[in-house]
Amino acid sequence: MLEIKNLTKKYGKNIAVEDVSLTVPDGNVGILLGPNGAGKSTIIKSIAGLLKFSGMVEIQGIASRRIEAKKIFGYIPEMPALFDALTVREHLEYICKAYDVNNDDNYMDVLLERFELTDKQDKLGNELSKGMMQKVSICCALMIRPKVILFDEPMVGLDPKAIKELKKTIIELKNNGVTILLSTHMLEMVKELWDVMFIMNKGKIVGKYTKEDAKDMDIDDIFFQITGGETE
Ligand SMILES: Nc1ncnc2c1ncn2[C@@H]1O[C@H](COP(=O)(O)OP(=O)(O)OP(=O)(O)O)[C@@H](O)[C@H]1O
Repeated sequence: MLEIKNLTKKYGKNIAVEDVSLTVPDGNVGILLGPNGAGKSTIIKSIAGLLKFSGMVEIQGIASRRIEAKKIFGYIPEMPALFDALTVREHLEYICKAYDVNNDDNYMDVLLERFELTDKQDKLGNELSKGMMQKVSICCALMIRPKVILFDEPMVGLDPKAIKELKKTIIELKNNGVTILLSTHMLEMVKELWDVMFIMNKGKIVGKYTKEDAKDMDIDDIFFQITGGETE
């Protein structure tokens, strides 16, 4: 479970996120949906421990800054950041060492195969395309078998096959009880995935819908109504 209470983040005098509270239960896919600049990445980065903020974030009931919480959550940033001098495989080996994960079941190869990286596994970080980097970043986050996983605009830059695999992976994670929070401004990409949707605008959550609430509604209509049609 992921729980955020009263999260506020200011950059200087500008409030990027104001008093946001949300919960995503175990085995649920939460979507942060909002136009560019709404505050989605700021929330994700705050949860991931990359920003100072006021408020509370808990991962499976553990404060997100604690090492016990960091061990069980994965984060896929909007911009993948790889090591130039490590190969694709070495990235995954590094994660195994850092997180004390054993690869006895060859999960590493399963992930590489799934994301079509098997034949790229000896390429260096700086020899990869943006989409390949994104796929390595996804594999690294999955390798630790997280209980909570954060995806910041994960579909951007991926080819259709990778998008399909990612969606399949998200559904599998969910079925295994993993909590997922995914930010996007692309409604189309998440239509069949979500359980709870948080619509953001100008740093605030302006609408919250469960799949059940929205079953007779068109989420596009809700989004455009609430955000005043701001898509950029
Ligand atoms: N490093 C920063 N310094 C100052 N202001 C920032 C910084 N990062 C983000 N902001 C501001 O915070 C607000 C929220 O930005 P954020 O990146 O969280 O939005 P977003 O919803 O993720 O947008 P996008 O869909 O474009 O990625 C925006 O007004 C943005 O200008």
